[in-house]
Amino acid sequence: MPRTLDGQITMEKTPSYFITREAPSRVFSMSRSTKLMVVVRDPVTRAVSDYAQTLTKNPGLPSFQNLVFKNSTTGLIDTSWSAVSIGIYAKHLENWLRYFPLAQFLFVSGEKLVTDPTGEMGRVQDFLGLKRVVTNKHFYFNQTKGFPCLKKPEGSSRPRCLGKSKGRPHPHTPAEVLHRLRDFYRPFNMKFYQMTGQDFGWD
Ligand SMILES: Nc1ncnc2c1ncn2[C@@H]1O[C@H](COP(=O)(O)OS(=O)(=O)O)[C@@H](OP(=O)(O)O)[C@H]1O
Repeated sequence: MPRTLDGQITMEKTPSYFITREAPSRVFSMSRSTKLMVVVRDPVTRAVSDYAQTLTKNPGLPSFQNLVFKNSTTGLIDTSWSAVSIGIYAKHLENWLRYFPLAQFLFVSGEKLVTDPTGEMGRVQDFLGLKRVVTNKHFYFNQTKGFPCLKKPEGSSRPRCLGKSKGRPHPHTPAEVLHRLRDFYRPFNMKFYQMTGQDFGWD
């Protein structure tokens, strides 16, 4: 980590921290007053997105429905598959709450980042104690990409969207498979809403 000078904020982004067992104690020993931000999205969509990403690296992968069930007859979900286990947010948060109080967390809605980037970025700036410099005027909705993009990134006069790997099409997955997965996540989602005091509206 670089040295943080007065008036500066040091940020570090590692998605796997949230799901890594030993991460909270390590972060705690480095800085117990750090602010923690977690971007979460519907775990069902997240699992399919995760699978879509792996598929680009390994096109011979079995289908989503082949991987998601431990037993497809009983509909038992394979929680040892990382695409499934990462979305059990309540379990991961429990591990972090052993070290950090809830007040040190901001949970960012992945869905709202797409539908209302200004609002969600407003929450981020407030949480970090920053002036709301990123506002409505920084975003536009790019119809081709199907996502919000930056009108004018810093140091450039041209608009910029996130890369091709962000917002890629998801493979078709049978509705009953998604339905079963949704049932699986429901109690964990409820627990997560209760723990965070935030309803993400995933049901
Ligand atoms: N503005 C904008 N542009 C493009 N994509 C956006 C944007 N905001 C959020 N998203 C969502 O970000 C998802 C990919 O982010 P990840 O952090 O999961 O990507 S990665 O794992 O690091 O590749 C990606 O998920 P997929 O749609 O499943 O590809 C997007 O839904």
